Amino acid sequence: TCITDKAAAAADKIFDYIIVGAGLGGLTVGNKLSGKGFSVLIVEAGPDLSWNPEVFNAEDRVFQSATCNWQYPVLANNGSKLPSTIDSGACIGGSTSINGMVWYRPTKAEVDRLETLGNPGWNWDSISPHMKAIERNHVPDETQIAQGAGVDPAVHGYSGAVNTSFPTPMRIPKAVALYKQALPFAFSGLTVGSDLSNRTSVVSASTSWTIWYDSATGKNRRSSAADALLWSPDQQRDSLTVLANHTVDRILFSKDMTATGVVFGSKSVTKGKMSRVYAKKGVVLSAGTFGSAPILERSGIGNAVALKAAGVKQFLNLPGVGANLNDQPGTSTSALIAEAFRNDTSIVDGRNLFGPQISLINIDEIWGASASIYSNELISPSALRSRAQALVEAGAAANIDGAEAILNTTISLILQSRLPVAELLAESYPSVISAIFWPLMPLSRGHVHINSPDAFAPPAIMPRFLTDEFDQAVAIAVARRTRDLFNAPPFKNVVADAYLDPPISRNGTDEEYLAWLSKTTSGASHWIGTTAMMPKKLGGVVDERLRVYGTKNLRVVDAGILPFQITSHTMSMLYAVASRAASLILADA
Ligand SMILES: Cc1cc2nc3c(=O)[nH]c(=O)nc-3n(C[C@H](O)[C@H](O)[C@H](O)COP(=O)(O)OP(=O)(O)OC[C@H]3O[C@@H](n4cnc5c(N)ncnc54)[C@H](O)[C@@H]3O)c2cc1C
Repeated sequence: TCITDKAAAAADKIFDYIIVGAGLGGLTVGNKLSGKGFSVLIVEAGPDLSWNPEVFNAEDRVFQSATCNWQYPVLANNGSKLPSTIDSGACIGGSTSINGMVWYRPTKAEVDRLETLGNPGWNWDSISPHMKAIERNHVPDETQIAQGAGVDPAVHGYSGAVNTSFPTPMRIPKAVALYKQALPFAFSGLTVGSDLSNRTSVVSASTSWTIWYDSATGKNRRSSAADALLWSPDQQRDSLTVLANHTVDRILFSKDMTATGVVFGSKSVTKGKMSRVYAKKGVVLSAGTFGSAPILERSGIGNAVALKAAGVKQFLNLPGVGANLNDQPGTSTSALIAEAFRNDTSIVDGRNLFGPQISLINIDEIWGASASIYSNELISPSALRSRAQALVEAGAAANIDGAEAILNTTISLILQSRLPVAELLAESYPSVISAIFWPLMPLSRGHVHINSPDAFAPPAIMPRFLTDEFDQAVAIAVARRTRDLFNAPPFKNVVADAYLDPPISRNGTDEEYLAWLSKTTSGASHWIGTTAMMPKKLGGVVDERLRVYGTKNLRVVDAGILPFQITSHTMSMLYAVASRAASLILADA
């Protein structure tokens, strides 16, 4: 494998395949295609940080660091710039180089819904073998199990490239044990199980992380897509070139809209001078939810209004490009630890692994018998229509039928499959214990579009978090319950103030919670949807073989193709999606 930042390695050359973006999707596809002997070029906007411990050591991760991070600007619903930015991986490995490393699986019900939405062949039976094949789970030892590591051998793979395990040594603080005991006080009926990858019966448990213990350094290493599929000595390829530090501007097409190559350049290496490189068999966009839609738009593919506003001539009308942006809107509440226990690391955590215990909560566990109030509203046809209309009017859906189809998918997962609507993670720090949470299957949607034809300018991202009243109701209810959780008997001696943050009293109103949520909410970093895989008439951007409608030899393989949110963190699903995509590409080759 050649990893370089010299444009000459690619400029004016011809490869079988060009892949844009060396993140989760791009590296998975690149690894598989080059493994079959095809010549593959991956063009990555960011650098190779294989030397940087912040990227390769799991516990050297710096939360919201600027290293390997696009820090995309983000817009409020009125179009004004928010003070916060969006984290997204900007180096080889993409977001897997900076993410929280939490690994567990989605449910069969939701994966099967990909097929019922109009994508033949995308169901649990076709996806789960890929999920298993990519994973190399290290079964926890007795000490790790004693510390809370979950073990269910049936729900992992053991011979793949991506390592999943628990840290060595494992040291889960006691606050997490208390949190487990307190959960049923806040969410009646919520049971604590062993391994959250078992989604048939477990709703609250520990999860594995994408890490492996490196005995040579004595550190837990991050098993990013780069670590697993690119840098690893047993994954070297004769026919794979990765060009780092170069941004892809747009796709080159022949007259019949066959993708023939890409235009790329670098601000730092070539001072913005652009070059061309050609593909015999195809171009694959894997630039992520915020990267692939803008490349399509700069190539003249997308919604007429967005392209006109950015000053780009339209070649292909695909109104779904950049619409349907979705992430889970996250925030946290905190309780103050009693003075006697502050900085006691047996109680609270000084470590940097995210979410040692994760709970997934459905509408019954949140609202009990009152859940029917919400279900009645969700199944009402007039409510569905007005939700869909609101999304179309906001530019968050291409058309009413598409918006209804996507909303209905999520609503039926919430009501019929009784899947969780909120995720809750316990985190403890020297002086506080926090409950981080987010509505898990939001109905709100936003959009991403380019502002200009400039390849180096950031896109305009408007998430429109919590614009749907159901998402608001979930967030408010869970926020209130997390405070009951810290006030529950198991925390009696350990917590001094269960209502530390937000500064809202025990009897705070919905309005107070909503005002607080609108100030503190940011994405859980599971961004999806802007190049959705769906029938074209519903506003889809790619078909069930991930080919961009109206083009030839052009595919998208990244998080953007997922049309609706899933109830696990994204990696397990996306590795399976990318691996299946590689099989489809190879079959077509
Ligand atoms: C902070 C954070 C925490 C997360 N935590 C978790 C977690 O704990 N568990 C989990 O399962 N998931 C987590 N995720 C989500 C998961 O990492 C992503 O969903 C996944 O990596 C997306 O894969 P992708 O291929 O779509 O994009 P990425 O992996 O982000 O790769 C896209 C790549 O394309 C490159 N690129 C973009 N534009 C261009 C261009 N024009 N030219 C060339 N290259 C370009 C980018 O630099 C990047 O390297 C987290 C994500 C983040 C950001």
